[in-house]
Amino acid sequence: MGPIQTAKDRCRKCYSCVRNCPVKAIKVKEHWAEVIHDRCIGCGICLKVCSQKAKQIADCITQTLRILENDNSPVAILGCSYPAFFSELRPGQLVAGLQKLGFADIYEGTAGVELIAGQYQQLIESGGRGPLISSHCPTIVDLIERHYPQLVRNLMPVVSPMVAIGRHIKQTRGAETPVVYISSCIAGKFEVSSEEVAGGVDMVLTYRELSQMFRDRGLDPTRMKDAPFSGRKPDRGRLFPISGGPFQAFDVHNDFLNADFVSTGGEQGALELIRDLAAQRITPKWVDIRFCEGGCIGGPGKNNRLTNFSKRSLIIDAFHQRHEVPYLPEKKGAASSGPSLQRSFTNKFKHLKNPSGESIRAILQATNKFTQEDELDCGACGYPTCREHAAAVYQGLADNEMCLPFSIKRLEEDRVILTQKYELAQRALAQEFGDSAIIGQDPRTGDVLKLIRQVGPTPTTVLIRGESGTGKELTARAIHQHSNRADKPLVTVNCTTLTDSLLESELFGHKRGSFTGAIADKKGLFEAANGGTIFLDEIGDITPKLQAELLRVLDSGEIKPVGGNRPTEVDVRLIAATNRNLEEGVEEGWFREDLFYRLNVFTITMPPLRNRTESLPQLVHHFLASASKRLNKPIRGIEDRAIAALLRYHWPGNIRELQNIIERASVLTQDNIVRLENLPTIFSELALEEPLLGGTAKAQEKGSLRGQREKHLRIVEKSLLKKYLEDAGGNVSKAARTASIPRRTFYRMLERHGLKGAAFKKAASSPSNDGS
Ligand SMILES: Nc1ncnc2c1ncn2[C@@H]1O[C@H](COP(=O)(O)OP(=O)(O)OP(=O)(O)O)[C@@H](O)[C@H]1O
Repeated sequence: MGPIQTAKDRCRKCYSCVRNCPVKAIKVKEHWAEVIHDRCIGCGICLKVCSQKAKQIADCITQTLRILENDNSPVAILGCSYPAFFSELRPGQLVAGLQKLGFADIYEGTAGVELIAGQYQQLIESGGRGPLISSHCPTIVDLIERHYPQLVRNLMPVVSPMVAIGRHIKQTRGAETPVVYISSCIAGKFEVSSEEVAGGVDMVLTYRELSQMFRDRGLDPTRMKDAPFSGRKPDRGRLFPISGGPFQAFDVHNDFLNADFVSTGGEQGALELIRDLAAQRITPKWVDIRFCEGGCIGGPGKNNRLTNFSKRSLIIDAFHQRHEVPYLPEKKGAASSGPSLQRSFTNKFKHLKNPSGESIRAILQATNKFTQEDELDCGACGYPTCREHAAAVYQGLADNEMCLPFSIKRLEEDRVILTQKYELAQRALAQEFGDSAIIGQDPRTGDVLKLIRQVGPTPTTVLIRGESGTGKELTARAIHQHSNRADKPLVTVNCTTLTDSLLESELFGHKRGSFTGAIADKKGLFEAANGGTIFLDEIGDITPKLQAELLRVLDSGEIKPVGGNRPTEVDVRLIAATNRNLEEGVEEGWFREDLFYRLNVFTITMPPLRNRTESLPQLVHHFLASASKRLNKPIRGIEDRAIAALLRYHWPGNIRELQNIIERASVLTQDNIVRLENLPTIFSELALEEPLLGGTAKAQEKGSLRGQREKHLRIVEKSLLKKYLEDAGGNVSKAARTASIPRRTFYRMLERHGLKGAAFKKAASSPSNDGS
């Protein structure tokens, strides 16, 4: 397990870490983004950019506490940048706090800078075989060892200040002395595990971890008295953590005009310089590079709100006040011979196989990128270009799903497919458990039933027309049941719920690889309906392209799957339905004329419910019985008042609307009798209106005052309505306005008397038309 870990349950796959990782050392697994440790350089950027705190530094506190418990005089070293991170404490207070934690002695890491200064000077003066690259920043060392191995030989063979002071302590106090280094650097945690420098430092803590330890122990160093540091007292080395500091600390004279010495810090500067060196675009004598912006003070170790400018000035202040830092005098001869400061480096580059152009193309195509324009290079996946993302997919670092436009498109398609499947399932349920009987004894329903019986047994294509909810699908099922295909499948497709391309593949099937997501050959619904019937609902909504394909299938009796060449013969009877005006479609050009004639062989037009209200009471009782069954509630009947109100309604939603109203009322009724109050409020309003034409049986009683009165009122009402219509030239809205009656109510009254506004348009020129 490496120093940077992922809290899997916190990762939200935003790819922020992938986007920001300078060496693409993050691999996206199914549910989280994980650090690839042998590519990671420990820069800590992923920790900074993860808003969910899913990237975390492996806990070293527990191990440090174990070291402290063993009581063999553990030593702590404070990294060079501590004055910038513990600005609220005097150095002596920090030392006191560490002693309270159990450390026997505290050293300053800056002393390590001064230990290696001589080596740096010597190497710089003697020059090398190429540019010398400073090796004191562990992130830079990792970057070169893991990603720019051609520069490994340029790294200065000298240990970092951390390892130098660690070796110094082990040498002077004994190799068994536990040494804990505390700094802002995460890469230090990687460095101590590297074989080349093993044995100098046992544990690396960040400043944040140290603060946590103080909190856990309830220690407040701001209230403590100063305690002294141990070991070598540093001087100019204190300037090391800021930019330009190494020149001061190593005593290298840097002339502004001297191109032999180059110094940089920060991700961009460091990467640019290393790339220039790797490509041999520049050949300076010595380059000093640190990965963090502004030097070690830019490290990620502690949540410090100070800017690099104020941190820099804190370091410079600490340098000026260095004489006030309390120190124990170092024992004489303790560091007489000095530790070994040499180290070597290893080529740790792991070659990732480069994809061929063909592999890149295949991956791009798998994410819907077929042309140059499809490559948006939006960067949402974390890679700057679609091609780089494709290469990462090939190398196992990334997933196709990371492509945001692709994922959104796929989700949309999935949603559409699920909707279609849901509808199909619902229809299947309705077919299995629903009522397939066509109810109604009115003449219009009678006509429909006669046509069904006539056309059913023939192979003729049928076009069912009518408003929504008038029973078109029910009629299609009845035709199928009356045919000699009744024992074969009836496949129903609602053409509005699928996009054009999906509908084509649903109907005719597709071949593997013909489009994104076509992972296997799939048979279409025409094939599924072979030998039986296919019912295409809402056929008026299919696009001209699909209309052409459908016409071809009807003419040839053969289907061709999307992406396939070989046609398959099918024997399918087609029933289509629409509530759109296809003749108008032909005129306006949105419906093919040839297909229209191909479909319009035998047409059944469903009458709207308002034109067959005689059957309404029968339908109501039919729906009450099915609601009772569905709700498992013994509905006993419906009030006459409620039926009367239902009869007065205009029924724009037709039979489906009636069915829903009855089911809702059945849910609401408390005594198992559907009452007027259980219907929507509009029906209570309608109940207050004048009685229906014909009235109730009782009111019709010949000679009764009530009957007589109703009869006369009806005559007067009808002649008044005709007058209003005549005056308005057949314009119903205008007539309703003049009569001061809401338009809908006026319509209902017209309907009750069998009047039509259109008839009065002519009436203006032909007064003999009575409009009824
Ligand atoms: N004559 C009828 N007898 C009994 N139930 C009917 C009758 N007509 C329609 N229904 C019922 O009304 C509901 C709507 O019918 P259907 O789905 O067949 O209408 P549609 O015209 O195909 O609707 P859409 O145009 O919205 O697809 C269904 O539950 C159906 O069972």
